[in-house]
Amino acid sequence: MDFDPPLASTYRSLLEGMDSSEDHVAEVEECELPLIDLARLSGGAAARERCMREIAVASSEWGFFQVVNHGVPAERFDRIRSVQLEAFRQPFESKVNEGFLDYSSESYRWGNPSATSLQQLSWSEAYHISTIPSPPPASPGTLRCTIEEYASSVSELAQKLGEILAEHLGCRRSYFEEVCSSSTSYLRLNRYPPCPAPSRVLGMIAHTDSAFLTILHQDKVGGLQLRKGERWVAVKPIPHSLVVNIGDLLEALSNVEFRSVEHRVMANREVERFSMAFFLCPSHDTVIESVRKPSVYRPFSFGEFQHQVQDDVRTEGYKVGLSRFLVAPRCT
Ligand SMILES: O=C(O)CCC(=O)C(=O)O
Ligand SMILES: [Fe+2]
Repeated sequence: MDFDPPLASTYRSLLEGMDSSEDHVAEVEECELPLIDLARLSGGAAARERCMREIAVASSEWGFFQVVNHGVPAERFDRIRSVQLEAFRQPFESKVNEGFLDYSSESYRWGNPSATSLQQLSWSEAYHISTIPSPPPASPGTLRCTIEEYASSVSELAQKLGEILAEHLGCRRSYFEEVCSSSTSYLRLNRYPPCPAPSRVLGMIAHTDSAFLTILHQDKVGGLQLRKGERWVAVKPIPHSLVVNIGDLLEALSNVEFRSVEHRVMANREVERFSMAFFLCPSHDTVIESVRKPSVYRPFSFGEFQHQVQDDVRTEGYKVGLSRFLVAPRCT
């Protein structure tokens, strides 16, 4: 199709060079990710307390949970889904050269330009866009307006969860509101085209998210897996739910009470898959410092963290992440 990125031809030599001993995808069992009903947050004190406790426990035991009754209106998902279709059905050449709407062409990504092995290749394409409402205000009903409306309702949800987690950690409840704004967070529209070698290539390679937290909407195809101890477990899509996961910044802020857990996406031979991730991020100069002592990670600014990630991806071929910021062992 003229809208598909040329993954097969670009990575032909890697695909042809593979042998079956490289198969990485064994059967993985589906897990019962904690499913949290957020309607209880507006109920009585006891129900609210219980709900908040479940959120904190899931953030520390799983680093992942799903939410229902999250307040994002159902029709927003349908509308953003059609925007997503429209964005990815542009001819590949326009996606690369012009981007989508007035988001820069930089916002479009596909494959992995520095992949030297199949383990570093993600069989997917994405628009990584800033959620800042750009002047002039988007007119109602336009694609841009749909994106901004979606981002604003998911951002509201992220802030609500942020307040609960901040309170649990003993931070100011308004911490996330103070350091994150609509211009510092991101929305990532993902598309996973059908893949000829789904047992050897991942839709998205294993990674943790460089954010405080991520709110993910996935379609019904499935394929998301997360690390639980030594195993990978598959997350079954639940209609109308959203997946929430803790990112690196919250792991550092909480001194590893909350965990930024590795996750990945399986490729699929027959069908394409779509997902949408909202990343709650602070401004570049925000310093992330653990609320508890002794800290596992040294303080770092978000800008510094992002630079380190970009450097590592360029030079090592992958994101090293938080382990770059471990407090150096003391010499006695
Ligand atoms: O597509 C998915 O289910 C996960 C996407 C993801 O992990 C990401 O965009 O960071
Ligand atoms: Fe992710």
